[in-house]
Amino acid sequence: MVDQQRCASPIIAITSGEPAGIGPDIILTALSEQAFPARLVVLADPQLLSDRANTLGLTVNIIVLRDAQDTEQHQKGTISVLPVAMQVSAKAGTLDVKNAPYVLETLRQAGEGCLNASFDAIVTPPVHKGILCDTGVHFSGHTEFFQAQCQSPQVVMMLATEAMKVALVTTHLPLKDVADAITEHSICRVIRALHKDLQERFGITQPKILVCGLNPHAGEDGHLGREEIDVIIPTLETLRTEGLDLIGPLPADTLFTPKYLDHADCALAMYHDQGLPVLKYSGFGNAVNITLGLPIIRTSVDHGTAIDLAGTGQANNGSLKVAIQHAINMAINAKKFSK
Ligand SMILES: NC(=O)C1=CN([C@@H]2O[C@H](COP(=O)(O)OP(=O)(O)OC[C@H]3O[C@@H](n4cnc5c(N)ncnc54)[C@H](O)[C@@H]3O)[C@@H](O)[C@H]2O)C=CC1
Ligand SMILES: NCC(=O)COP(=O)(O)O
Repeated sequence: MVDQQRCASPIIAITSGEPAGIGPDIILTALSEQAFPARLVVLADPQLLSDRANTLGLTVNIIVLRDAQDTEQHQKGTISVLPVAMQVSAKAGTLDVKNAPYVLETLRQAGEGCLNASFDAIVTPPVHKGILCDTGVHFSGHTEFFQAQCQSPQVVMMLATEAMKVALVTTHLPLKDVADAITEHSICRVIRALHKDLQERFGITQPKILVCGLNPHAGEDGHLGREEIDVIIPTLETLRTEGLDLIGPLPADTLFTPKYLDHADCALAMYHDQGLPVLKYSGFGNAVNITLGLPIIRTSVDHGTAIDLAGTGQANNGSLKVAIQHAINMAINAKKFSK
């Protein structure tokens, strides 16, 4: 019976995130406060976790693993670690470019472990994109990192709270490049991937998706931009002929009101800062970031590295708890789906 329970329990990999940020803090506090119904494996330098636990005045039982399969069901206060060595010891609140390879290595191992079925899902506390880019690598986000590692043709960033789901057509793109990236091709691929994962990962039989326009007032009949008339409206028409339930394009400033949100499953924004401020205003600290379109499950927090709070004990771990629970639920659903 115990063995059966152990086998049924998903293995969730949790990366440490930026070691100078709040990633280690929220891992330590979340895993101390709550028992999660899964086997949790933290990919991190064990010294980082024990130093940060000391700084925070936390007593935790850190177990260093040789193999992810050796992990037991998570218990409050116990942290199972698959060791990844940092280049230099980390100081809470002080970024060090020397640890960028460590951060990338934790992500690489997490992705590889999911692809080879050692893990059932990945949860990623925040990384500092700037410090990773300072090493000369191009790193725009976990979303794009795992897309490249999994060789996925299309991924979709979606953030979700109990109240709403917001997905994005474009992710980490300078604003000046957004309009050119809104094409029939990109919209079709994003909406098809979103529709499929809302069905398969969230069990929504016929997802109703609200689609934002790009321009103010969705272009005001072409007087404030032509992307709606030239690209978005005809593309949505094409997708509707495939049976997709799409509303819009609606002006983004009216789409995000209860009149529309209460009767839909997801809002699709054209770019990062069109959709995410609304979601964060409504549920910062309780939202989960989910990458759709991957062959693996990846969830994350709704916030960044909060360098100013690292080691202070003031970091809110609510979003990490939600991200871990979502990863567990999705992993259990995926196992049922594959049977
Ligand atoms: N999933 C990821 O890896 C993400 C990484 N980032 C990265 O984080 C870095 C810093 O980004 P910022 O825009 O400064 O955003 P941030 O989220 O790190 O900080 C914004 C503000 O929110 C506060 N805050 C953030 N998380 C908090 C928490 N858990 N509890 C209490 N307060 C919290 C911070 O103290 C700060 O005042 C950037 O390099 C960015 O790329 C940002 C978002 C997601
Ligand atoms: N604002 C959310 C965000 O930028 C998260 O990016 P990613 O690292 O999950 O790709």
